[in-house]
Amino acid sequence: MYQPLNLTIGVTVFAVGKYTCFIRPFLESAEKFFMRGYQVHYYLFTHDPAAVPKVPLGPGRLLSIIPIQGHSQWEEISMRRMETISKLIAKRAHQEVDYLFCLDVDMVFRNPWGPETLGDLVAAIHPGYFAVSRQQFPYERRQVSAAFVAYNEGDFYYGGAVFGGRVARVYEFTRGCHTAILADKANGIMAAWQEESHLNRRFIWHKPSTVLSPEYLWDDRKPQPPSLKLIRFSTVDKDTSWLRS
Ligand SMILES: CC(=O)N[C@H]1[C@@H](OP(=O)(O)OP(=O)(O)OC[C@H]2O[C@@H](n3ccc(=O)[nH]c3=O)[C@H](O)[C@@H]2O)O[C@H](CO)[C@H](O)[C@@H]1O
Ligand SMILES: [Mn+2]
Repeated sequence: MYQPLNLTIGVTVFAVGKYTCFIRPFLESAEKFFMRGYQVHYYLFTHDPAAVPKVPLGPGRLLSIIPIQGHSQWEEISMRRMETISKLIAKRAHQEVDYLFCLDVDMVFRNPWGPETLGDLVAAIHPGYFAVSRQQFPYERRQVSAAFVAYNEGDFYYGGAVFGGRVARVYEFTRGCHTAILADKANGIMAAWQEESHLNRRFIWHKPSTVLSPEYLWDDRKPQPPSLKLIRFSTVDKDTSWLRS
């Protein structure tokens, strides 16, 4: 007989500086669409816990607010996530969740995101590159970078805004990306698309077991192509220069 799975799904999300304005729409839409019927544990990292709005959560759903230090450079905030997530897993999340998704905060859920997304190691195709050939993928092309990808390598270009998997696999993954970011730093290099470049490098050596279509990582600033029937999770149209100032 069918046994409902007793799984807890973790979500990490970061809101530093002006990005706290995205917390409410992110959480409200996640409560409506993300993993309904499962236990969900949000780990929200912010420099300003007082700015976190009170969003009512459904039964079995939990929010942990974790204070972190801010950084003046947005690239640094974005890249540091790999290190912070790996430390969170080592410290507590390995005991608290079965699967973990690591998501950008400047996004909203618009349609259901369910257990079809669960896998050992999960990546999502970047909405800007599903229709181009791999020579055009914006991988890091400088050989001195730990994120270097040669022109004859790579299957898909994945987005840095969505990845996940079994919590132990996400630990290895984020540790590996963080180590590569540190290696670049020691050489005074920042990869073309920051941690997204390192994520793409690592997914070539450690292939994801589940690849999510752009339904799961869309961008509201792009027109919806007819082939895309459903948008489940999408970047909101945002004022980047204001946010990063
Ligand atoms: C279309 C595009 O250009 N995409 C790139 C851009 O994504 P995005 O423009 O989506 O990056 P972003 O501004 O959403 O930053 C990533 C995430 O870091 C957090 N955050 C960032 C800055 C900040 O001041 N406060 C804060 O909390 C927040 O959770 C945010 O969602 O940048 C990323 C940087 O790694 C990748 O290179 C992406 O490819
Ligand atoms: Mn984003």
